This record gives sequence, C-alpha cells and structure tokens, in this order.
Amino acid sequence: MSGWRLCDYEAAARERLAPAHYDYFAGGAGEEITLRANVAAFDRLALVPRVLRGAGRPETGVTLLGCRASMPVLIAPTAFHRLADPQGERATARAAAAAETIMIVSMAATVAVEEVGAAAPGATLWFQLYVQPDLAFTERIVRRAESAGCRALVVTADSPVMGVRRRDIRNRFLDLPAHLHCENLRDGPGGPVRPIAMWPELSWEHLAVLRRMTDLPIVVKGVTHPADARLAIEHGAAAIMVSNHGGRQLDGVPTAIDLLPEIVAEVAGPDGSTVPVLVDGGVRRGTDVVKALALGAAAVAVGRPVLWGLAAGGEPGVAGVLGLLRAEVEQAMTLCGCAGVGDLTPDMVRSVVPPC
Ligand SMILES: Cc1cc2nc3c(=O)[nH]c(=O)nc-3n(C[C@H](O)[C@H](O)[C@H](O)COP(=O)(O)O)c2cc1C
Ligand SMILES: CCCCCCC(=O)C(=O)O
Repeated sequence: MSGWRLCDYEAAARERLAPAHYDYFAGGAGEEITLRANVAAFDRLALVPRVLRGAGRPETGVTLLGCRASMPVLIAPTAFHRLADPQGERATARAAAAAETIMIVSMAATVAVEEVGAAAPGATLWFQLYVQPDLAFTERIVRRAESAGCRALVVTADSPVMGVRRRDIRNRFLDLPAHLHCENLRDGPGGPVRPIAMWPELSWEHLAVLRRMTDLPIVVKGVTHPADARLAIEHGAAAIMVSNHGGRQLDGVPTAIDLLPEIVAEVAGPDGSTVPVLVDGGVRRGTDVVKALALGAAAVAVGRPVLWGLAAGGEPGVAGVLGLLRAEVEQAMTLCGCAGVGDLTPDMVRSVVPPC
C-alpha cells in the first residue's frame, strides 16, 4: 500500500465492501449538501507559509485532556467496524496504538469496549456515548468504559434523532447482519442487546448528571452554534468537538472548519485560558489538518478515512492511512516553517476561490 493516497484506500474499500455497507459508511443525510461541503471547504482555504524560521523537523505531538498523541489526528468514533473487517474495532485500536494516537470508540462498536482495550493494551481510548433514556443503563455503560481504561467520555449531542440517510433507505440497510451486534449495548455478559435510542429529550441537565456520574473528562461532540460551546463549558465539558457528524445528521449545516474560528473565539476566556476545541468533518489531507490547527483547533478527528483503511486492508490499512496523514502533516508543517503545532496561527490561512 506504500505510495497510496487516501483516495486509493477509498477505491479499494469500495471494491471490497458490500454496496449497501459502502453506502452506509460514505453517505450523508438529506441531499448530502453538508457531506460534500465538508470536504470542499478545505479547498477554499489556502495556507500562507512562513519562511526562514530555522524551524527544523517539526514536533507533531499534542496533549489532550492529559493524553499524549504523537500527532494532532484522532480517530473519530464510527459505528460497525466489523462490517469493514472481521477484527473490526480491535484492528483499528491496534493501529491507533502503533501510531500513538487516540481512538474514540463508538458506543455502536461491533466489539465490546473491554475487548477493544484488551486487544490493544497500549492504545489510548476515549469512549463515545449516546446518552440512553434509561440512565441506570447509561451509567452501566459509563462504568464499563471506565473499567476498560477509557480516558475521556465523548458525548454526542447532534443526534436527538437519526438523520435521514437516503442511501440506507434505498438499500434497505436497516439492521446489521445477524452475526454482528452493538456489543456495548448488551445487558450483561451474554445478555440481550438493547437497541440504541436516539433521545430527543436529551438536554444540558443530563450533561450535568453525567458530570456527577463520572470523573472522566467530558467532550461534547456535535457543537455547531457558539452559544452551545459556551453552554457546554458551563455544564462541565472539558473539551468541545465542532462537528456536523460528517454530514450525516442535519443536512445544510455549515461545515465544521467554517464554524471553527467563531467557536474558538467564544470559548476563549478573558485571561487567554481556553478548553481544547477539536474538529472533524472532511479532513482528508495533512494540509487540512494544518489549516484546522492554524484556525485554533487543538486537534482534528477523521472518520471515513479510517473506515476506508480498515476495509481496504484491516489493521495495516488503518496504519497506512494514519501513516499517510502523519507524513503529510509533518511535510506541511515543515513547509510552513513550524517547529510545533503552537507555531500555526490564524494569519497563515486565507480564504480563496479554488481553481476550477
Ligand atoms: C459510518 C459512520 C459511522 C459513524 N458513527 C458514529 C457514532 O457511532 N458516534 C458518533 O458520535 N459519530 C459517528 N459518526 C460521525 C463521526 O464521528 C465523525 O463526526 C465524522 O465521520 C467526521 O467526518 P469524516 O468522516 O468526514 O471524517 C459516524 C460517521 C460515519 C461515517
Ligand atoms: C442504531 C445504531 C445507530 C448507530 C449510529 C451510528 C452513527 O452515529 C452514524 O452516523 O451512523
């Protein structure tokens, strides 16, 4: 796979996946306006490098909520990895451990969080949670994530209901194949699997309940409005993830990279203090990562690229995707004259009309 670009991984994944499963991974909500815009938005931004800074080889590492990552690229939570590879989330976690980056394990994983942790003992795992209306059940899941060694809780806030995914409707992709289950939704070992509830009544009050439930730092994922970024902090969030869910929830939402500067400004305290702001959606190249960092992101997360790596080549495929992004980030930072991620500043990004 050496010499492969990200689009090569997607092409290989598409060949290997059942068409309905490829569509589930690739697709978005509604007319897929936001899905397309997420990627295109990065092309409307240009980098303005600094020169003659003697910066040397860049240090790409970041520390997020006390967790060290060797690069500012995290693995976004995505469901159903065993649709892409028999090892599923185990393979993804092993590749994350080898790359020394953080994997956010989806609550809708097809391998139980305990098994993901056991398969990749060196991995830094965070756990993504869809808060369930049965709060006692939610608490059991939180305890399982804690016991499995997860070091942060990522609460998805953008999904009071599921987005309308026309590809899935057309393909009648309603259920997992019979041998796969959302293993984190089991009621006890070997017990029945509960369906995941998307909960329209979920509110800031529940975030406060979660805050009291666990000592893990909480990341609120799916923030798009600056006022909600502020509310998240007021309700105890340790970090914000600016995200439109990869264009899979409300179609027509602005792109995450376009929303980022306003949210970064909103969460900055008067004394310059701030909580980390993460961003995902449409990141496909090292230069995209560098643009997001320059605009104030503490790190980015990637969803589909990891799924393409997994489907194309299992654990080595994910390793290939992460290695590619790492090499591209290093190259872009070097060409921008940056010794570390702190050297990337908003003046190094310009809005442009992309060439036709
Ligand atoms: C197939 C798929 C499944 C996803 N599953 C989840 C999930 O279980 N929980 C969640 O919070 N976000 C989920 N997401 C959203 C991702 O975490 C992330 O926001 C999005 O993929 C980022 O966009 P990108 O794919 O362009 O990188 C999913 C995305 C995809 C593509
Ligand atoms: C019924 C299981 C729902 C899993 C949702 C995963 C997800 O967030 C997605 O975008 O798809």
